[in-house]
Amino acid sequence: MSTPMRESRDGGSPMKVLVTGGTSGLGLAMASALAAAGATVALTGRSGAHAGSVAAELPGAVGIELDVRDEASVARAVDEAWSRLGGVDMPVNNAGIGMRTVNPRFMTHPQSFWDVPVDGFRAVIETNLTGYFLVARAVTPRMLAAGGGRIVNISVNESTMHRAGFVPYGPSRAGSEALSRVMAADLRDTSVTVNMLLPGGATVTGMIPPGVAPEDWNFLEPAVMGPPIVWLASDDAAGVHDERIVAVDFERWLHERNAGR
Ligand SMILES: NC(=O)c1ccc[n+]([C@@H]2O[C@H](COP(=O)([O-])OP(=O)(O)OC[C@H]3O[C@@H](n4cnc5c(N)ncnc54)[C@H](O)[C@@H]3O)[C@@H](O)[C@H]2O)c1
Ligand SMILES: O=C(O)[C@H](O)[C@@H](O)[C@H](O)[C@H](O)CO
Repeated sequence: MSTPMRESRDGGSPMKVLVTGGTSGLGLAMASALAAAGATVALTGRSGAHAGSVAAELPGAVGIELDVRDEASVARAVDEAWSRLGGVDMPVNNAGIGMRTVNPRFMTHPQSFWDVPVDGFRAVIETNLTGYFLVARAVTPRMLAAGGGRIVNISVNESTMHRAGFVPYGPSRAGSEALSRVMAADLRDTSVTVNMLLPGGATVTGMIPPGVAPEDWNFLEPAVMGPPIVWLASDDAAGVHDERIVAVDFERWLHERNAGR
């Protein structure tokens, strides 16, 4: 990207970013793009050792153990991020579990909501909605005290496009979008911004069952998340608040936004 990576408030050090679920898929693609653009990245995973080995491949990155369902784990991880990075300017809520959790054949054999196992429903809500809340709840007071920050919540098409067979994934991400909007309202006129970013289509990651490629699913590569997440960390995005940015339409979105300013 042409826009320079925003500098942290401590006088010239790189932007400090924490990406949950950063060891694979969209999280790893964003962590890689941010590290390549000069950010200091903490990528987290449920296994600290695995997160450390993935981080070792990225310039300046560190790996941290974090289970987003567990409040104590979130608190430990946030403490560790603050001590190892010297703070966090941009937490990226990305960790999640998808439809495979309740229906491994969801792309070809949609399951009606009454057949969804209750424990699977609870697991998806706990990870995808409660997890975003726990991380944001832990980092926001620290970012406010430090003078600012930018929360990014990763979202999905199914949060607004209510397809058959997408319980509980669609409702979990509709919930995390509503959470983003309310967080943005709570944080309006503060130094912390909240935005959503989504790829704009099914993306080839662990969420997609192997060997599935129906013609009506236009698969994207995780790399589509690189330009918009790097832009969200740049000076140009400092005042951007309460936006829902779709990665495949990002260039057009940016053009229209700049034209409207
Ligand atoms: N793949 C898609 O089609 C697609 C499309 C739009 C949005 N998304 C969103 O992208 C995000 C990342 O998903 P992905 O597609 O990269 O899949 P993925 O399975 O590759 O990545 C999800 C990551 O979250 C981690 N995770 C799961 N449960 C966790 C927990 N309790 N604590 C901490 N980490 C946990 C996993 O270990 C994994 O690294 C999700 O929020 C998903 O809703 C995915
Ligand atoms: O349009 C979208 O955003 C995608 O369809 C995703 O939501 C995937 O289908 C999901 O990750 C599978 O669990």
